[in-house]
Amino acid sequence: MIVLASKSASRRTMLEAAGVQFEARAADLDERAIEAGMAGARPDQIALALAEAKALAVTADEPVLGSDSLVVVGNRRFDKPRDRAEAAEHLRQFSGKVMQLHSAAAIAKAGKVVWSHPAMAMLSVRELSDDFIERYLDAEWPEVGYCVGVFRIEARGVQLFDRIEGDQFTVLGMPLLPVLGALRDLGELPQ
Ligand SMILES: Nc1nc2c(ncn2[C@H]2C[C@H](O)[C@@H](COP(=O)(O)OP(=O)(O)OP(=O)(O)O)O2)c(=O)[nH]1
Repeated sequence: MIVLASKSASRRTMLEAAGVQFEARAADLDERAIEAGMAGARPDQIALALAEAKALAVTADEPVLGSDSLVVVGNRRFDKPRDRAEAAEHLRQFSGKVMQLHSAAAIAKAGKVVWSHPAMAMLSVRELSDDFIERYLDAEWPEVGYCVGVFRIEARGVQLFDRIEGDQFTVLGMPLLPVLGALRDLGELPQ
């Protein structure tokens, strides 16, 4: 049994589908404060630091898994949109550009990080018309307000892209394949 330090439905779904026994407990931490202390850090370093902070934020006897995803488009970091209007604005900014989606994971045991892994996917956003953006948000808001990049790839988010390079789980919010390898190494999953 492990603890998933996350409120993320996508991360829970991934672990459930993979057959990992876990208990989910949200990590109570100020992500913005951690980031503020990392001026000049690369996006993969920020995602890794946040994943590690989440894994350390939950006290448990079992191994604690934390994960974080962030999106960079055109050298600008985009947080989750606060409302539908901001979601539309983000999508207009993404139109025709390449999105870097960084998803990192970390595992802590007895209050120490014992494993961590950064991963990145590159998603080419096609030219999005204003009409498409409105129809897309009619169908996908407010659900996509909880997702970095304003999309759920398993739903209509797939219509945003004409090319995706990278592992599907990294896109969904956590590099599951390396996580499963780490859990096997820790004896939490059968070899
Ligand atoms: N369903 C779905 N969710 C996605 C997709 N891409 C990203 N996400 C979600 C996974 C995470 O819940 C969220 C990334 O935001 P964060 O890394 O800040 O995690 P979140 O605040 O949701 O939960 P946590 O910090 O782990 O408690 O976006 C996708 O394609 N489909």
